[in-house]
Amino acid sequence: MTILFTDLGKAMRFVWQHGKMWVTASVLFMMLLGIVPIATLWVMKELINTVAGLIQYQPQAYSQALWLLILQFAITVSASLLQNVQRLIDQTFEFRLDHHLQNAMIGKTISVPLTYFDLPDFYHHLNRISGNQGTRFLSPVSNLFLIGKSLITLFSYLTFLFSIHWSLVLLSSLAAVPILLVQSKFGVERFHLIYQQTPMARDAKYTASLLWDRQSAKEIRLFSLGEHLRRRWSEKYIKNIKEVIKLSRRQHSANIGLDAVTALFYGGAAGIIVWLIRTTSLKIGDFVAVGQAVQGTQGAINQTAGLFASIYQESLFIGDFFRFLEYEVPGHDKQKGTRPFPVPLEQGICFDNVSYRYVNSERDTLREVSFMIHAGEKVAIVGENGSGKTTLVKCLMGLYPVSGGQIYFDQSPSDELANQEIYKNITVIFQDFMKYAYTIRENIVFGDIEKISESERMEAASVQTGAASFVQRFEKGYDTMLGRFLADGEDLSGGQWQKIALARAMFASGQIMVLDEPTAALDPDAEMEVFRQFQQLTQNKTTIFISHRMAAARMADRIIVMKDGRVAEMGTHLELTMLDGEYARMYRMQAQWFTDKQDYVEV
Ligand SMILES: Nc1ncnc2c1ncn2[C@@H]1O[C@H](COP(=O)(O)OP(=O)(O)OP(=O)(O)O)[C@@H](O)[C@H]1O
Repeated sequence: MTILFTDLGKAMRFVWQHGKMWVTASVLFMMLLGIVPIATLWVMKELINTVAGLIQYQPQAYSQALWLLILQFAITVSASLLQNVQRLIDQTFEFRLDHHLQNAMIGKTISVPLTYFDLPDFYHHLNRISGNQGTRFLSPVSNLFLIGKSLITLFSYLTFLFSIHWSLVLLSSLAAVPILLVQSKFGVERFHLIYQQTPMARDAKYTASLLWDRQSAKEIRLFSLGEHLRRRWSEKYIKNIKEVIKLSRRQHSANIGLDAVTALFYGGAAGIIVWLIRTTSLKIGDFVAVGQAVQGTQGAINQTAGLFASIYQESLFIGDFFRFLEYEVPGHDKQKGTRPFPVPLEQGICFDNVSYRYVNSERDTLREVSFMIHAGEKVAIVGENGSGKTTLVKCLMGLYPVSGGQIYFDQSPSDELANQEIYKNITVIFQDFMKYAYTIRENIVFGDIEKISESERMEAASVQTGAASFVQRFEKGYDTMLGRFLADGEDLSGGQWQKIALARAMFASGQIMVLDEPTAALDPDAEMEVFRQFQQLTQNKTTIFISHRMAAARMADRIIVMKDGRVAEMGTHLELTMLDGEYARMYRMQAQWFTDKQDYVEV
């Protein structure tokens, strides 16, 4: 409960901070709209009593009735005006608030360490608070104002009823207790259901997205996965829906019970009114007004209880939202230093007993890895699938904080350098590089967004990697949109995309270059071209490239062979061939493809 009030307080502060005008207007409207029901009731009572006077031929009652009708009209129009203006400013503010909240959420998402993206809990949390943040966040605050309005209405009705008889007040107040209890119980249950359903809802959403995603469309047809995936989506979806319906069914049954209890209270109040008519001198207008006031009181209590319950439920969402902004996993947010990166690198990069274990893994993926890459050296890292090559690069980049050992750039431990400094000085293109559905120009300049306007350098990078040759053929050149996600853009082949990604790396031009399988998707001509230009592309740069092609690895000054998370061998091509170990075995195996006579079919 304390947390709830703390969260609600935080939400109020957030709303006040971003919408002082909205809060002020809402308080004003709350007060004005709160007294509308009692004002309407009073005018109605007076009107009925005046009309009753008319029936008894009281001539002065004509003008009084006319004034009362005008007053009734004025109240109705003013109330409608207030309500509509309020809805409009609510909607406008909701959009603004939604923007602020999404901004805060995105801010958190881009600032968390990459390791969070390996945690399903992080995704579930993100998913739970995504969508309609503005409405969901504002709702409890608006409801607080509505409660204020209901309380003003309630207080005015109770004052009126108290002026008739105190027992009417007591009866109306007692009716509030069961309503309050039932509504808050279901509010909490609904929130916990959403909480517990999130993993399955994400599964259903992911499966549905596969079914309408362009990229998966091909495989889904070729492997006839459509029906299987449809069933999987449907099962999860229906299971979730069933649970929601089950809860709704229980809630609606409880509502019937509540209505019965309310009706009982109303019956009791009716009995008191009849008794009052018999024992006091109530006029016909007073009689109608008392009946309406009893009903109005119960309505206001019901509304207040309902609003309290939904505030409770929505505050849980707000709490969940703030928890996301504060989301931290112990040990993952290692405080990084702020030292600048050594420029130029003089000695090189040193891996000193580096180990790394993924958050969700039982064993170390990198195990006591030690080696030195000298400044300006070109090093190839080879090794079988899953041996830890990409993980090693992610640790090098500071994307994953090492679990043991240390990485040094010259004498500076990686821990002491600011991440942005590392990103600026090391350019990396991963094998699963991004294919942005934007223009070719944007795809290249994203390598160094601060130099976005340097067109000449962008074109030079494109020429270096061979991308320029196909860009020329497009009518809009570098302003051609790629992919079909945002526009009817050009579809590139895998190799063409790779040339664009390489151009991005060239444009970034860090003093250290890391290329993870840089030519995997290139045709033999293009691959040869990239390797021919390799010396020029990586001139004056310390370069690490990961490759499964042993022929490519030969070009490196030195080769590091990874096996099962460890450095198995290290040396020049000649040294490793002489060693006749893992590298020599892999090299011979690939060479066999081109030399083994039995692989040729004589025609
Ligand atoms: N995010 C992750 N969470 C848990 N384990 C991971 C994660 N990413 C990779 N791994 C595991 O770490 C090991 C090394 O993976 P890594 O991608 O570094 O291998 P690799 O040598 O680059 O392989 P490949 O040649 O296939 O690209 C693998 O066993 C893999 O399953």
